[in-house]
Amino acid sequence: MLGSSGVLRRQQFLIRSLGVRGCSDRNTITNQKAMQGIMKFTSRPSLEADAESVLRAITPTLDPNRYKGQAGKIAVIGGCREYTGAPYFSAISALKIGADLSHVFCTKDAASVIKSYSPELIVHPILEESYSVRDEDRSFISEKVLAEVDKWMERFDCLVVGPGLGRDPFLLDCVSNIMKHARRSNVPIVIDGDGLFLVTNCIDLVSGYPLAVLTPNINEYKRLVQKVLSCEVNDEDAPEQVLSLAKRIGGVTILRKGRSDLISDGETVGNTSKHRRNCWYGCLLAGGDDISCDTLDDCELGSLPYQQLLSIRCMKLVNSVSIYGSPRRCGGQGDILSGRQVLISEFDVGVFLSWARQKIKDGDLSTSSRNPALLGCIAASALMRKAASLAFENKKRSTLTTDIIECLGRSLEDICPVG
Ligand SMILES: NC(=O)C1=CN([C@@H]2O[C@H](COP(=O)(O)OP(=O)(O)OC[C@H]3O[C@@H](n4cnc5c(N)ncnc54)[C@H](OP(=O)(O)O)[C@@H]3O)[C@@H](O)[C@H]2O)[C@@H](O)CC1
Ligand SMILES: Nc1ncnc2c1ncn2[C@@H]1O[C@H](COP(=O)(O)OP(=O)(O)OP(=O)(O)O)[C@@H](O)[C@H]1O
Ligand SMILES: [Mg+2]
Repeated sequence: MLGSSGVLRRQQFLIRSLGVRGCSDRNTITNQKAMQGIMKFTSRPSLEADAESVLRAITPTLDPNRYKGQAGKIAVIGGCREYTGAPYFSAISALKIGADLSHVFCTKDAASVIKSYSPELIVHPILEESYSVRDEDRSFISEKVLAEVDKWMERFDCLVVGPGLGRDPFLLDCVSNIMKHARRSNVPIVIDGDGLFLVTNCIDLVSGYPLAVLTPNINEYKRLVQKVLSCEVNDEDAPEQVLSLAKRIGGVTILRKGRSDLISDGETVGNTSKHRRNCWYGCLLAGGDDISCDTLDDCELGSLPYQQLLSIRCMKLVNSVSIYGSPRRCGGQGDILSGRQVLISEFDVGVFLSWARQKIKDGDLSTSSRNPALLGCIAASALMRKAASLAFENKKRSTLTTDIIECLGRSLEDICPVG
């Protein structure tokens, strides 16, 4: 907890800073707001993202002039002998929230099973595991796998790598090559499940790539922290640790799944633009209300003592999503997410990320963050949790991932109605 005398000293310092400059009525009002804002902020720093607004901002309208593909073409790289559910959850969730086309690249064994779950998915049986490849054929097969994915690569708005991928070394080697190609083509990549196993052991695959999103669960997060930060998971300073991890990997976005989902792209006050810093402090000082940048410039808020604010452990640039979800922890919920980003479990993140990217390109997005990966994570997390809560309301202890998937459409409709 914050030492109250230190906090008070800082509050007084900030108010004095404003008071010296404040002479117009407008500034007096701003100062009162500032006081309220600081009180609110220092007593209960809130990281909670306004996730529903983000969802509304990035979800495209259903426009009759659009053609197939414009609402998103997603590919899931995953599915092997053991796991056929995870890639299916991820890929079908993308379609259920509004993507137009959903592909799955998996092993031959998994392909017919995944196709039998749904005729909506386009399934490519191209991956191979070591047991089915002779040593002398490895380099030829590896090139063939890459060529098969590569001919589609430019068409995809996002790749979701890892749901049900397994850990076969030859297969993971082929997937590394696919990721390198995706990166060269600037295709966003959401990494989940065994994709995180791969990346944790080869962090260069994503480091410095701002279009990479990692969606670790509790085990995956632990392995990442140990490998990248060389320490143990620290739950007391969880936001700071997520931020450090994202920063250390070089600006990737991390969605740490858990009781509250924590999301960061590693951005701190120090490396944001002056414009964004001003917006951020404006919101802070106004207790969460929005203040236009013109007003901020008038008040010279740009010269406020940032370090003072940082020293009260302001972690506003880490977002949390704590919307009530479900107490059921059945397997597969993470896969939904990754698809939506990829279902913040895996699929939903992918779709929302590509929608946010399109809106930013069109100059049609009015959120404080311009990072599509971050926005995609917030949206996917919120939708996943809302759908899980709805499914649990109906099915209670027997809630399964397929029930949650059935609630995705209604949950999105509640927040973002079609017409
Ligand atoms: N219906 C489906 O098809 C579903 C499929 N799913 C898919 O399953 C895959 C793993 O995802 P998960 O969430 O179980 O991984 P996670 O929490 O790290 O591990 C839990 C424990 O298991 C162990 N372990 C795992 N793999 C291992 C291996 N190859 N060999 C040995 N140990 C292994 C692991 O041990 P550790 O690695 O910590 O030593 C830990 O103790 C992933 O592809 C996911 O998408 C899920 O999405 C659920 C629905
Ligand atoms: N304790 C919790 N309370 C509420 N929601 C949670 C909790 N833990 C995780 N979730 C939510 O459940 C979803 C899946 O997270 P989880 O940690 O189960 O992923 P996962 O282990 O990767 O799942 P999967 O079985 O698909 O691999 C996320 O959207 C997350 O927000
Ligand atoms: Mg998972």
